[in-house]
Amino acid sequence: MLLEHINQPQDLKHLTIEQLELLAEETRQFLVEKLSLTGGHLSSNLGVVELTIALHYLYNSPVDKFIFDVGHQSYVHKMFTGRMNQFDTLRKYQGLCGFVKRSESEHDVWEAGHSSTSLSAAMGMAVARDLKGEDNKIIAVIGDGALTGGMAFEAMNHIGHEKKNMMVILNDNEMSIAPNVGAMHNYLGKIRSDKHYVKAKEEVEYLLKKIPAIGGTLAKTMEKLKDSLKYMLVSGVIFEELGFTYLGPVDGHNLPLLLETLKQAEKVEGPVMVHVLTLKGKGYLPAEADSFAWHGARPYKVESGKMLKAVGHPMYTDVFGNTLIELAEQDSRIIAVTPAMPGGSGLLKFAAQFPNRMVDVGIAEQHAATFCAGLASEGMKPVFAVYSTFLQRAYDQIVHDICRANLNVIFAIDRAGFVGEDGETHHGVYDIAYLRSIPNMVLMMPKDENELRHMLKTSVDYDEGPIAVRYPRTNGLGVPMDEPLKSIPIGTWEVLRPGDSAVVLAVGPMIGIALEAAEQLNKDGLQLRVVNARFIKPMDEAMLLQISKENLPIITLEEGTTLGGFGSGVLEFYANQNRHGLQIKILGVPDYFVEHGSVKEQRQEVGLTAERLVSEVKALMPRKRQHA
Ligand SMILES: Cc1ncc(C[n+]2csc(CCOP(=O)(O)OP(=O)(O)O)c2C)c(N)n1
Ligand SMILES: CC(=O)[C@@H](O)[C@H](O)COP(=O)(O)O
Ligand SMILES: [Mg+2]
Repeated sequence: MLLEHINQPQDLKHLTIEQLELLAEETRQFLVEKLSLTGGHLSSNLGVVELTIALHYLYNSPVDKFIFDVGHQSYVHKMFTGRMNQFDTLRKYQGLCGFVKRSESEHDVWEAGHSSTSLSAAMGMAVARDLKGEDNKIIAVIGDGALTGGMAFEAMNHIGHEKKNMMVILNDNEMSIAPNVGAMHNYLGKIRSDKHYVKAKEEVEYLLKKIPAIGGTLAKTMEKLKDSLKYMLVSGVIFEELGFTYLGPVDGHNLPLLLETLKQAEKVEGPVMVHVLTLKGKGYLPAEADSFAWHGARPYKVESGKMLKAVGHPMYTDVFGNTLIELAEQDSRIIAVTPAMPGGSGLLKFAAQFPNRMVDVGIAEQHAATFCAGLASEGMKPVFAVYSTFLQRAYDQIVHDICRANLNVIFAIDRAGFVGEDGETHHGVYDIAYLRSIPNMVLMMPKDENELRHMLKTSVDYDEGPIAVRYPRTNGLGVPMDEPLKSIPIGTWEVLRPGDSAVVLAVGPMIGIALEAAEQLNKDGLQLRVVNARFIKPMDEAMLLQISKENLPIITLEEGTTLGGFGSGVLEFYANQNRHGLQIKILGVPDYFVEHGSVKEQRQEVGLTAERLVSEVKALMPRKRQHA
């Protein structure tokens, strides 16, 4: 096995082309076997095997900088940079991260998780390099999906203007997670598929090489022809017009060709874009056949390609998707909007039933938000289905375009709270803090999937401005579903368990923890009142006042940052009411980034557990008696 001898990039530099091709095969086998046990982003990585080999073969990481967009396709890079023996721990607690991570290796020069940042980062590094008088290579690898993100366009605008030496490798597999969308995608398709363009380009270039550029009418005509042909025939013209030299498209699985093209690219002065065509899932038939399903693979059987089935009650995501269909059947104003996550957001069935009322805008969260504002301004009811973490991208659009104008945009915020194996780049632990501070915003989180359905109904019935419902990346609780759907009065909480020893104000899945703690405390003769704080904003002020009159110790419990989150809101309320003598403890996610692992491990790490709650309640009790 060649792979056994690859510990660092220099170990593959002396290999022959045939050996490199063999290495590609072994690399694929390794990935398919290892990921069958851990799960992970299989299909994207199978697609970049030759490309990553070529990069490490030609260039000198970490002096030369490889910047992987999103970073979910960096597994091969990890294998060749000393981390092959850690793949059994991939995406596990304290194991190998599923994205590029600076603390893991000096070869990981740029961290991501969110898409479309690579070109800006590369440009920053290029400017820094030139100011420092260095001459290393800077190479960004961006997928066709990530290229739909606004940041990538902003960066191209800058790069094409400054014309720094740098390379952008466009890894075009025609897929985002779902099939890619948009005009740029269509344009790339034209370049890819139009053999006429490619052939004509080759022929014209051949002819032009034959004519000496030494003045005279013929030469001048040919120069003109060269320019006009560039517009008419030469593919890649958009990138060239933006200031890049465009090379490609080149088959990203043909190593000799790939190496040759990259060597050509190296000679180019200024920014160069190499358009590489790859197949997502390459080399593993189940993943080739359905790269969408194999984008984020669960563990599977290698031989059959059968993925471990998700078990348990329906996910909140599915309940959301099904309920939205019910609501959309009744209300033609409802339009679902997704920034490139139709599957992950549970909208596939909706799209099949209402193809004209489901819009995938690509990885374009900012645009999606303002697009929703436009829809709402014309009386529609847009439902912006988005992961909490990706909504961070659209903050100004939420403030400036939606909340300021008080438009009826519904936010369906999935992956709220810890997300597990994707880790710190993907947790949905900031949205409470960043949304509750915006005027006009209503923010809810259900205690179970049944309440989620009512919250969606509440959202559609609400005509007073923006309204958001957040829900976790977990199965529902398997509770019975009420019919018919009904609106929940805005700003009302409910007491789920009475008690007069202390009160816990819990949000969403934290209610389960609170109820468990209440059971345990009961054995010690303590009665913990458990409140479903289902409206994070506005809060149930009447209930808060009542609690303060009882002078009970209060604990707030949320799977979100404690800085500016729900608990902060409770403190603000009491401070404004001059209720200063209360004992209040805020439990949530502390002020640091929690790494990958299971949600259970993440909760354990930060103390979002029944045991912690029990001990916090007990710690508050003597002080309560003292106060009394
Ligand atoms: C801002 C943001 N929105 C959404 C995502 C979710 N996401 C992760 S990978 C991906 C598709 C990327 O497609 P592409 O860049 O073509 O890479 P491929 O998986 O095809 O190799 C998406 C939508 C993300 N990571 N970041
Ligand atoms: C890389 C990326 O951002 C996505 O692929 C993400 O991992 C999807 O997460 P879910 O599995 O929660 O849909
Ligand atoms: Mg792609």
